Order: sequence, then structure tokens, then C-alpha cells
Amino acid sequence: MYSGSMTLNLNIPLLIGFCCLFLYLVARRLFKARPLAYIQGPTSPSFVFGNNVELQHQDDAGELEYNWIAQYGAACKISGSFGQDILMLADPKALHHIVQISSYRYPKPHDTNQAIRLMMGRGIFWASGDDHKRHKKVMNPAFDISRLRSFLPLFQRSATMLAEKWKEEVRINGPMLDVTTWISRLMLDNIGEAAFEHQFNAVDAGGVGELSEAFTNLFADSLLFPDKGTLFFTSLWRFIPPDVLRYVEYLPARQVRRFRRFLKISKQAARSVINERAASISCDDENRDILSILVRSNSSIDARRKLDEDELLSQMATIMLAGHDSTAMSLSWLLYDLALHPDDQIRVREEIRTIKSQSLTPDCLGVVDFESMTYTNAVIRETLRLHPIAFMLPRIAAEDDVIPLANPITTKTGKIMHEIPIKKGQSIYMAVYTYNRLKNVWGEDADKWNPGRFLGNASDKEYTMGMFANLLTFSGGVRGCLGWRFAILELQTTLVGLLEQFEFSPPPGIEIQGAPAGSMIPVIRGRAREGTQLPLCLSVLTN
Ligand code: HEM
Repeated sequence: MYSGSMTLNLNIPLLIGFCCLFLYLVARRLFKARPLAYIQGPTSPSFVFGNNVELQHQDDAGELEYNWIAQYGAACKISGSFGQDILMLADPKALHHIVQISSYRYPKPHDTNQAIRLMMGRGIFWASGDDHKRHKKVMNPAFDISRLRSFLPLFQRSATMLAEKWKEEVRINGPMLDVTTWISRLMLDNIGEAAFEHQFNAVDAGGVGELSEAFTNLFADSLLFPDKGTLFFTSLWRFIPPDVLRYVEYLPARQVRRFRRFLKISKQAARSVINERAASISCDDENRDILSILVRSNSSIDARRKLDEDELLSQMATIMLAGHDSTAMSLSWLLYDLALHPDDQIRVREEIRTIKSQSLTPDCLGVVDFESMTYTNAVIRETLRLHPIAFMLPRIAAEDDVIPLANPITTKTGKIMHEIPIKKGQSIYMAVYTYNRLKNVWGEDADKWNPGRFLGNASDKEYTMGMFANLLTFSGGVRGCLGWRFAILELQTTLVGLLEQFEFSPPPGIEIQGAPAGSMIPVIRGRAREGTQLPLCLSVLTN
């Protein structure tokens, strides 16, 4: 009784204090000068949510931003929660300035970083500034192309195993099959073995296992179409100092619990591998999995710059989440695009047969063979262009700056602007989906499927952007995707393995949409609540 009233006595002033602080921060934001006031953009339907509800509930991830940019210009203003102005950019010069030129001057906002910490822990995805440099130094050797080549036989074996499974499925259950579920299992097997020589057997065992289950529908269950309560709660995050905000990871909310469970299980898996192989992992160069390379690379650097144990284990959760879901979704979109474009599917299959017939090792193609598949690579690029999994990337200005524009914008007062001055703390959305479809970068047919655009000099753009084919799909610069080469090798080998065995076509009466669930996930239109799925019809090829 006594302790109860004591808690109450303490809580009330605390609550009042928190409310006052919150109102002060909102008022400060509202009444201070708004440097973007003159920039055009959609009206805000709500002071509390800004354009957030529309953005998070759009049917096709990225389309709303695409339409706004078509209407207002490749740099426009949208509204965040509580009257916040956000600068949305698809302009190539502006994006080049942010990802390539500015180094660490446009970090991720602290509320985004907290969400990342919740999902993947204190790994490289979460680290910023000097800390990020430290993480990168330890991680880089694991993503060296010569190391990655050694994963090719693994990728090829997995594709063969998946093809055998699919043949059995088609024979027993008929031609229609949800490719995303199976591909997710395949990618989990690949990343498990490549990252820490762990056999999930997800394809073989059908997705059974603690970690495999923790992954299933993780994004769809947690981030797809959040309700207004969740949006309100997360919109408060940016007002809370990072040191206090980190305690959200202890909240009992369903989304938080799911990510916490995933993080816990993946760290445990990495911990037990390190324990099991403690003797050999640190000295034996034969251990080529990513974790062993990280442990060796970490032990060889100056003690002050080493990763601590939690950072090292978080790296595994990061690699599994970043390296599994993104590639699984991209490959699903790739098969979908080829199902919709049977002529391209035939052309890719013929190219594979030609290259195989010329190869000295047709049963185990090498990097050079995959690189010489010109049309196959063009098709992969076109899918990555049209379906960037991370369709929007948030950033914040660490200091005052002037962002240059390739395409001048017209302000509300009719003034033409060639650059946008911004203040420290300005929120920015990099509109990846829209940049990848910009007509003055990719041509008049930019919003249409046309792999042929990559046969010429399509990558040869005025403003260089990302790591691969001048797309923003892997982001770029110091914070660009570390695993992009891994992803491309995996996409190439798996696509080749599957196209040799099957013809893919879209099932009648089913339309697929890319829903916004943190990443662009495939769902059946009108049935998004059922979660990630991409059913295709498969017909087994007899050679
Ligand atoms: C098609 C597949 C993939 C796509 C589209 C993709 C995309 C991206 C993007 C857009 C970022 C930057 C995110 C941001 O700045 O907020 C990123 C970062 C990252 N990706 Fe990937 N990724 C893919 C596959 C992979 C794979 C296979 C791995 C590892 C095996 C991987 C590991 C990472 C890591 C470690 C980072 C953090 C880099 C840093 O912050 O320095 N990714 N990825």
C-alpha cells in the first residue's frame, strides 16, 4: 500500500514533466522558421500524422512518392508528424551529393536507428560515424570478391536442391506454388552456411527450426499497414533522446517482441558457433564463413578499435536479416517479372544454354561465365531497378548545407531554384523507387519493363549513384550495401539453376502488389493481410 502510493506520487510529477517537455519540443518545432515553407508538395491531411498514414498504407510501395514527384518536381516537401517538414529527393544530383559526396554528413535519423537496433542489434547497420568506420574495417575482408567466389558451389547446390523440391511439389500439389516462401527458405540455407557454416535445412525440412520460424513473415507481421496507435507511438520517438529511446526494446508490444525474439535467437546461434569452433575459428584460414573471417579480422586490429562481443554477435543478426530477406524478395520479383514477360524468359534460358555449352565446367559455372550472360544480367538489373526492396531511405542533415539539383524546381512563389539551402537537423527521404524510374535518367519508358536499356551504356550516367548499375537499390557511398556482390552472385546462380528446370507463368486471376512493410514485399492484391506470398505456375522442362 505504502509503496504503491509512493510510486504514484513519483509518477505524477514525472508524467507532468514529460508532457511539458513534449509540448515544449512540439511548440519549438512549430514556431521556429520553416526553411522549406516555399517548396511545393502535397498538403498535409493531419497535423499529428502528416502524410505518414497515406505513405504507410499505400497499395504499391513507392507509387505515392512517384506521383508526388511527378506533380511537384524531383525535390519536394512532404509532411511528417507534428508539423515536421521532410525534403523528399529523387533528383540525381541531390542524391549523388548525399550518398557519394557527403560521407557521414547525412546519417540515419535516431528514431530509424533505434528501430534498426531493435531488429539487428548494435551491428554495422546501426553504427554511425567513427563507430561505423570501425565496424566496416572488421567487416570488409568478409565481403571481398575473392572470398565470395568460394560461395558459388554452395549457391549452385542449393538451387539444384530447390529445383528437386519444386518438381516434387508440382507432381503432388499441381503447378501453382508460392515461390517466395520457398526462396526465403533457400536464402536462409545459403546465408546460414555462408555466414557461419550453420545448416538450417530450411528447404529440406520445410522451414522448421527456431530461427527459420523467427524469420517467417517477420516484416509483414510487424511493419505492414501499422494502425494509427502504432504510428502515433513511433512518431513520438524522434522527440525522445537516444539514450532514453533505447528502452523501447523492453516494451511488450507485439512488433517489438517479434524483433526481440529474432535478435535473441540469432545472437544465440552465432554464440554457439563461436563456442563450438573456438579453437579453429581464430587461426585456421580454412574457415571461410563470414563469422570466422570477422573473428579473425577483429582479432588482428588495435584493441581500441575492436568490436566487443555484443557488436560481433549483432553482426550475425545484421547479415542474416539484411542478407536473407532482401535477396529472397528480389529473386521472387525477378521470377515474377520473367513470368510476365515470357519472351525474355525464353531469351535468358537460351543464353544460359549457350554459355553452358561453351563453358569448360558446365556443371559448375564460374564468375566469368555468369558475367558473360549479358541478357540475364540485364534482366537482373531491370528487376532491381523496378523493385528496389528498400524503396525509401530516411536521412537527416548533420549540419547546414546546400543541396544542388540537376533539375531546377519551381517554388510556390514561382521562383526557379537550382539548389536548396537546408539547416542542420533537416529530415530527408531518399525516394529510391522514384529515382530508379526517373524519365530524365532512364528514358521515356522508365516506368516500363525493358531489360534492353542495360545492353547499351545505361550505367553511364551523369551523376554516379550506387554500387551497381547506377541504381539506388543498394544505396551507395560509405553507407552503401556491403553485401551487393554476394547478392548479385546469389541471384545469378539461383536464377540460372531454376530457369534451366522450369517455365514460369503468372497464375490466372491473381495480381501481385509490392506492399510497404519496411521493405517492398510481394502480396496478393486485395489479400495483403495474408502476408508475403507470390504464387506462380511452374511447368517442368524436359531437356
Ligand atoms: C538484393 C539484395 C539486397 C539489397 C536490395 C540490399 C540493399 C541494401 C541497402 C539499400 C542498404 C543501405 C540501407 C540504408 O542505408 O539504410 C544495405 C545495407 C547493407 N546490406 Fe544490403 N542489400 C541486399 C543484399 C545484402 C546481402 C546479401 C548482404 C549480406 C550478405 C547485405 C548486407 C548489408 C549490410 C551489412 C548493410 C549495411 C552497410 C552499412 O551500413 O555500412 N545486403 N543493403
